[in-house]
Amino acid sequence: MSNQSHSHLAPFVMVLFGGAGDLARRKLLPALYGLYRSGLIHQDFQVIGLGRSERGPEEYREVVRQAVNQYFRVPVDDEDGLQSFCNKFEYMSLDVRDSAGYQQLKEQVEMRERESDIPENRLFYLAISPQLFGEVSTHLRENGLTQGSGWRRLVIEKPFGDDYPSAEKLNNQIQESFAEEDIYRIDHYLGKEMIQNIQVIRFANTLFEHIWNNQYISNVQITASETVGVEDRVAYYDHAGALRDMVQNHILQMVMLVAMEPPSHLKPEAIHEEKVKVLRSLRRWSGTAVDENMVRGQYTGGIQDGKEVPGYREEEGVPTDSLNETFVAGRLYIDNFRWSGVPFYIRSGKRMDRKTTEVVIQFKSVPDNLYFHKDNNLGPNLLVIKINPQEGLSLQINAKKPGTETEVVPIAMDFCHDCGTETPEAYESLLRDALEGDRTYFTHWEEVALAWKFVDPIREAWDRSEASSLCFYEAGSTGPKEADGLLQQDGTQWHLTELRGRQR
Ligand SMILES: NC(=O)C1=CN([C@@H]2O[C@H](COP(=O)(O)OP(=O)(O)OC[C@H]3O[C@@H](n4cnc5c(N)ncnc54)[C@H](OP(=O)(O)O)[C@@H]3O)[C@@H](O)[C@H]2O)C=CC1
Ligand SMILES: O=C1O[C@H](COP(=O)(O)O)[C@@H](O)[C@H](O)[C@H]1O
Repeated sequence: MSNQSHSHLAPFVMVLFGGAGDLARRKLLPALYGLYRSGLIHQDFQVIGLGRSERGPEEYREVVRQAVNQYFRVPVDDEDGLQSFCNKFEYMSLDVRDSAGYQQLKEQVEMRERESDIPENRLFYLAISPQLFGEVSTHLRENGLTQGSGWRRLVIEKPFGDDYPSAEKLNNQIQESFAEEDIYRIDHYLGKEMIQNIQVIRFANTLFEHIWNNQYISNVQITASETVGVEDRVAYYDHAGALRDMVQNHILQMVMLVAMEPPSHLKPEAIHEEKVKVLRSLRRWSGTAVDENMVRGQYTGGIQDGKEVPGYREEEGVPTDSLNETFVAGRLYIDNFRWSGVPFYIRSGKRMDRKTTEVVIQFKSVPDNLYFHKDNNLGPNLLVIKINPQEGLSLQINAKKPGTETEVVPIAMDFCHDCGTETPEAYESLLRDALEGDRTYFTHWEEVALAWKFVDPIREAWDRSEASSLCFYEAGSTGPKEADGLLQQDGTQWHLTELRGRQR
């Protein structure tokens, strides 16, 4: 959550499109409950859940109750509180493609506002298929739901488009109904505590910011690895692949936060301006440069957590000749004064050996005249920003081995960010920001557009080269060896932190 005051929290009506869908049940309803429970949102609010299925209000409240009981981050022990929360929910059956139905939705919203004395503050949350985003925003406007005296905000899930042209088309359509400042494009990584902490670590410490450049940093490594496979999302994933699913959004967001210049203040526009400059300086790969700097992989069968798991092509619904990538690694360059010559290595994959999201800053080594000798095992200084599943920082430095005269070994100084605290989930933080009208941790159109412009030529090169550039890796491994090769070419390696927590 950003550091704005909460005085502008106001009563609201939330219209939750896809109100009983997977995302709503697993993430959004528990997140809203968390905010309600801790008094972080105005307690006068109403929610209208939408879907095509017929459901009575009590039936829907039961969906809400079960979702909270099953997915809230800690066991729910306040039955009365949960009941009061559930009582705020209504359900409406509506096919969102049917414009006529929106008049009824408008009446429902206005009735809730009248009965509960809520000013016309409306949050429209689109937890539905991306194909419907544009159409829904148009229907909301055409039926007068976007007009009125209070605020109107549209929260949109990912993916935002399929490539730059489709994203631009969608953006134009949405902007006919909502101003840019009322559009909240979700990238749930931006709601993660340690992602939000990157800018604090950098800009609130003399220690790091002065050496945060190509004079002192040798390379940056960003990893987002998962142990899960494609699960039940084949229809989406077999087309999207890891490049669109993870790199276009989450990974590039991390690159921006690590590489951006200090903003002039902490308002969303200032931060956004600095983030966008990073993407403008990001060298674009196309043609043969894609082969030289990017690796795509697909998992084959293997052993995970002691169990045999199928390869991607054996997963239900996946074509047996699919060329879709479940892994991406890349070497990126940001061609500006601060980062010239510093590779940013990125990688993300499914069915890897561990669930981890982390950023490793590898500093340049000291001159080798003093401590580099055969008894020593000097490592580079590393700053590891642990994002998930652990949250914290680890700083690797070299120190004298106890009890020896001159032997030097690397040691780690660890800070655990989430130990002993109840860290809110990313969606809790983002939902609250949307209700407060704070867009700091939402993606602006320009970021989305430039990210697609980086990704599209890579996608095109891979589509042209068909099978030849696809590498394979065993499920449960660290990815294809070609991804290690990228770093070996530069005389370095991925820094593996200790094996830990399994997925979700
Ligand atoms: N699930 C996840 O973990 C994540 C999801 N997302 C994004 O969130 C969005 C929702 O995903 P998810 O919850 O998984 O999808 P689901 O299919 O589980 O849920 C979508 C819901 O939308 C409703 N719906 C579908 N078509 C219509 C329609 N024409 N009119 C009205 N309601 C409709 C369905 O209800 P009914 O059948 O009753 O109509 C369904 O409950 C997508 O954009 C996805 O990309 C993003 C990140 C993670
Ligand atoms: O957006 C997505 O993210 C998840 C990984 O999120 P995390 O918070 O668990 O790291 C990924 O599984 C999914 O494919 C992708 O759409």
